[in-house]
Amino acid sequence: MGTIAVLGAGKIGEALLSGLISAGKSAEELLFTERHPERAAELTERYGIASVGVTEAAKRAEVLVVAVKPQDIEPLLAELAPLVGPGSLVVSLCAGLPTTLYERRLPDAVPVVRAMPNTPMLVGEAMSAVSPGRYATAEHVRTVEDMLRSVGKVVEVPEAQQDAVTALSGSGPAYFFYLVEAMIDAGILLGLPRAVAEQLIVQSAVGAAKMLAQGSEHPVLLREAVTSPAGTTINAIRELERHGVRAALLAAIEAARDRSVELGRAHEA
Ligand SMILES: NC(=O)C1=CN([C@@H]2O[C@H](COP(=O)(O)OP(=O)(O)OC[C@H]3O[C@@H](n4cnc5c(N)ncnc54)[C@H](O)[C@@H]3O)[C@@H](O)[C@H]2O)C=CC1
Ligand SMILES: O=C(O)[C@@H]1CCC=N1
Repeated sequence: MGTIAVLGAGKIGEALLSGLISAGKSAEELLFTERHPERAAELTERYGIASVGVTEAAKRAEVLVVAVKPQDIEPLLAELAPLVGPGSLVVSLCAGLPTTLYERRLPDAVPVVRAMPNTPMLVGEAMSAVSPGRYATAEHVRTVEDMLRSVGKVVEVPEAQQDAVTALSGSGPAYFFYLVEAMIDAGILLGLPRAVAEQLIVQSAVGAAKMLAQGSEHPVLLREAVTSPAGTTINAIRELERHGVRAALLAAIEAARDRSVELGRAHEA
């Protein structure tokens, strides 16, 4: 895999660097660029990883991982264009941005892989999906998959599905955090101390996630096993249905997908 440079070390850039360090990658094989010097100093202090300019990153790294906001992509691609060639490997983590954007802005035949991870990279539990661009070979995809597999699980999807992936698993952790936050509030409503409510809900989330990850039973069966006849859970389910929570989730994730498409369209020219 060689040296990996993260271009733009914000939340997802840090999650990747931190996850790779935890997975045993040495700080010497990692680099990052960051336009805010205080942020760069903070990360070097925390992980011992060198902050460099984009020229040095392109010279020293085998893999260049783009992790700036989609709105900040154009100046970065302009900087990168004279520094990369067919022997480079560019990985885009940016929501909505198609590989064709990179292929148009960078010189001919630069291999690009679009990948969508999520923040659980920080704890080695990411879900990532990868899609090769026009010039990326199976070997390039394997390199990116190996990198992302060291911080979680990976699937390959056709690039046309990446906006849906972004809405589902890229943003997905936020939906679970939101749900947990709301459930803790319910504990407060029922008069529980906040610390107790937090422990009850977080551990219930961990337990439920472990059961789901085992995959031996479908989520519907797991939910039915908690839902006793004339019991407490069915009363709660009735309220969730009455308030349209399922429809709200479908609409929310569809809206996230639409925003991903829109972020890509902003760079169509
Ligand atoms: N936050 C998340 O959970 C996920 C984010 N992503 C994608 O990752 C990208 C970054 O997202 P976040 O980390 O949340 O944003 P962020 O705003 O926390 O990080 C972006 C970083 O890039 C830096 N930056 C911008 N332009 C630069 C340049 N030309 N050179 C060097 N540094 C530059 C900024 O100073 C900032 O620290 C986005 O495209 C997003 O779609 C993908 C998956 C999950
Ligand atoms: O909210 C966003 O745009 C990014 C992409 C996926 C997760 N966070």
